[in-house]
Amino acid sequence: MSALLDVSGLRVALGRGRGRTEILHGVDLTVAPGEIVGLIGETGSGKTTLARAVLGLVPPSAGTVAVGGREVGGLRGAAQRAFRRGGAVQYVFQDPLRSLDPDRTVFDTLVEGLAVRGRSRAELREAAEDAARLVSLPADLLPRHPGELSGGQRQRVAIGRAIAVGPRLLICDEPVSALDASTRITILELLLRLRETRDLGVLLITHDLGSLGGVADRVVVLYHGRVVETGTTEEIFLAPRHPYTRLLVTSVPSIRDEQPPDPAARRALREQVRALASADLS
Ligand SMILES: Nc1ncnc2c1ncn2[C@@H]1O[C@H](COP(=O)(O)OP(=O)(O)OP(=O)(O)O)[C@@H](O)[C@H]1O
Repeated sequence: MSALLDVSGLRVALGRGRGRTEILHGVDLTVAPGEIVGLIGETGSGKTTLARAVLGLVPPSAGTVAVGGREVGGLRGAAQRAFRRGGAVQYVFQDPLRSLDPDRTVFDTLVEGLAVRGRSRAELREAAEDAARLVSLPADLLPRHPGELSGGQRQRVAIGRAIAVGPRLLICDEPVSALDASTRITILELLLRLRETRDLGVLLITHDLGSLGGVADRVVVLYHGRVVETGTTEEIFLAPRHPYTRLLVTSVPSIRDEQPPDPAARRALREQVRALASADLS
């Protein structure tokens, strides 16, 4: 299957003048249609920078970003705006309360990306109802405002808004970390359903490996701006190769409890990861 998202040798530097630092040091990553890829890494590893590069918000200093076979990393000006308006890639933020306009009803939010395309009110109502159905939001919530919804309902609105414009790739940045455990499961199930019904590719960004189990087909491990390991979720969970990945795996309670790690082995792993981190900083 050809890649929907193909990131190759991506380097991104941020900051100005002497403060300019390379954040991504040659990242390779693919997402196929209908595939959920987990992107995991600790805070500051460059996950959001990678997402921003895919959205065309930060330019690569080297490497390529292709969506549906089309190079989008180097787009500028009108071509870049047209790519963003086209809606092929949509972004869902961690905190829906901050990403949703508090003064906008659920209805208006769901059709936000469509309204500018000059549709009739009847078409918009149909689109809003379709989007609400897709993300299992009851129609009686359409006139409400974000402040009147639960955290899970807000995240459904944010996902519904993204889906309404018909994206091929959804980038979800920590979509469940602000939610309680049972709501997390329903949102992750929603992503699973959407990838099946819509053949949607999903890049699921998280620092919590546990939330990827049962959802991601593959996992990409980012460490200090480099991909240190890629594998199927099963490979990553059962046979992690890189010390950082092994540390992540032993930190997931459900895995840890099945195979209690030897405390000495765990300490040794921490030491290895610490040594790697200081090597990177020097
Ligand atoms: N505009 C900027 N200028 C300079 N450095 C930046 C800028 N934005 C981010 N950085 C740095 O880039 C690095 C990666 O940040 P990024 O937000 O991509 O990490 P992350 O993995 O998404 O972290 P988190 O999980 O905390 O969101 C960090 O060290 C950050 O301080």
